[in-house]
Amino acid sequence: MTSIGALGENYQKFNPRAYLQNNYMPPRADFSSEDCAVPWKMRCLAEAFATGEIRGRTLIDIGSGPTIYQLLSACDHFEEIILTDYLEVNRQVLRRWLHEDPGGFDWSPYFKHACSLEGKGEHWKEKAQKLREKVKRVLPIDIHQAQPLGPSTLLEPADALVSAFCLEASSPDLESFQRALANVTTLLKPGGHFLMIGALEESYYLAGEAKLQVVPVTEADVKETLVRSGYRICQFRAYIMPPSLKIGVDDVRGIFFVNAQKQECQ
Ligand SMILES: Nc1ncnc2c1ncn2[C@@H]1O[C@@H](CSCCNC[C@@H]2Cc3ccc([N+](=O)[O-])cc3CN2)[C@@H](O)[C@H]1O
Repeated sequence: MTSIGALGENYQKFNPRAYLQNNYMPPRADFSSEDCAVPWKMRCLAEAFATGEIRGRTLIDIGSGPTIYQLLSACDHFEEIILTDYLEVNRQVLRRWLHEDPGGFDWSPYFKHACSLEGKGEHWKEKAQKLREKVKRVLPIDIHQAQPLGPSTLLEPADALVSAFCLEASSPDLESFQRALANVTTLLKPGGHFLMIGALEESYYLAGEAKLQVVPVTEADVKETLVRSGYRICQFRAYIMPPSLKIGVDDVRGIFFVNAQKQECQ
């Protein structure tokens, strides 16, 4: 039985470049096909933010990893975006993008796709510049701590949370997944929205030398965990991985997108 500590130790071998190659390049990131996994995730996010109901001063991205695609449609709706991850290697990758360091991952196809989805005629370089201006901090996080950002962060609860593939990939079992959700919920204002994307029924994934254990969660597990943590499920969407996208980097069966609102009185 893997413990939280053992899981964290295994993350020391996590290779961000391999992880990006596995999940954020074709075939999983093929923008010519709407049915592909990455365009589906981006469409879920773009449509949620297009309602105008999810907005405010601050948004925290829980477990950003080495990716920023999950924030592209958020940046028009918040003044300050805070990125977080457990690993310094991932925080470094994020900082390199923020500083426009050469040799980083090319997110331009993602920015172009987001601009096309949003249909505002925005140039992708404009959106990239806007996101860089909005991202104010890149912080360490541990979702298994009661205060995931640590006691010293003078951070008031955020107006919204986003998280992509973090909770299930950081929890050895369902109970720790549920506790982790309760922990991160302390970072969100009552009435705030949590947009979560995650893997359905995945038990492992590869990131270079690292083979990381994932707690397999079903749609029912995710919904029940959110409701027990005091959320109202506003929208739940599921994507079934087609055989063509089962490329040996994990055993994920599908992807979920959920828009959940933290209830005022708990
Ligand atoms: N204790 C912790 N607290 C916070 N974050 C933590 C903690 N431990 C690890 N982390 C942090 O969580 C990690 C997040 S990356 C998790 C990857 N999840 C699996 C992967 C994802 C994926 C992506 C795309 C597609 N697709 O088809 O498009 C499919 C799939 C399915 N497989 C990593 O950043 C680590 O650094």
